Amino acid sequence: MVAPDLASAEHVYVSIGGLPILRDVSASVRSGEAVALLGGNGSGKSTLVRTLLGLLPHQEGTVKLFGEAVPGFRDWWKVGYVPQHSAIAVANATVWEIASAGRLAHRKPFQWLRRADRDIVTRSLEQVDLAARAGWPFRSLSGGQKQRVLIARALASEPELLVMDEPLAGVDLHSQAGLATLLGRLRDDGLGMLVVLHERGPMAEILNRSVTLCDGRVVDGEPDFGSTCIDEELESDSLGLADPIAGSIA
Ligand SMILES: Nc1ncnc2c1ncn2[C@@H]1O[C@H](COP(=O)(O)OP(=O)(O)OP(=O)(O)O)[C@@H](O)[C@H]1O
Repeated sequence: MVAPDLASAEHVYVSIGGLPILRDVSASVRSGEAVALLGGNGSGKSTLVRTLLGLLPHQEGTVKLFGEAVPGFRDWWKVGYVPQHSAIAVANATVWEIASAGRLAHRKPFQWLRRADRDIVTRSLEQVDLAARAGWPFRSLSGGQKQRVLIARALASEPELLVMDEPLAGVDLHSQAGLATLLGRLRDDGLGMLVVLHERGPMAEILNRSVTLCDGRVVDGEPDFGSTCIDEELESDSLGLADPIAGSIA
């Protein structure tokens, strides 16, 4: 039996300020599957992720998480978001403090973490092999270690889907291989993953599929960083033909 989609976009159109950004984009992720979202700068990867996470409205098409239309989706703990480590600037927070933030979605308001929550945070740090560094300041870690802490933070919410924004960015080659191995293990444990990447690189071995974006559309094959992505369809758009979201406002 085919596993149900954890996240899916079907024929999605997104425009921002009247400017079409995503056009007829479809993509999906299932349990135990690692899907890469590939594309050059400005191709629409972040916009698709933000749309899937309900942070941006879409004008056409369907966006679902765990089978539920995103505007009504509530079980956000099921989705672990892993930003780039360079996006996290904290002065003195420890590895433990960062990772334990992953339990916030499970915690009752104004309550300390319970013993069971703390055990889950410890287990998450063990999964990324950083339990021994729990008391270290986050800022003192290497790029690869920081990225593993952010993965631990996501794991602490016990998610079923990980959405990752270029997890290998700013990480040295040796650590990239280690991160890819870690993510492969998590995938084999049944997690679904949507991984934003500029190129497959060391992740190639663990990826099941990829979706390549070019100027906001899904295209076949690898990202072509030298190309301006102008194809016949786009040229027909520039003539004012068949653009279903022309003029719409996000
Ligand atoms: N808030 C916004 N207002 C106007 N344009 C935007 C906005 N957000 C994104 N865009 C435009 O949408 C297009 C896609 O941007 P997006 O950030 O999704 O690309 P990306 O593939 O994630 O790029 P990168 O790899 O550089 O992060 C770009 O042309 C960008 O300028």
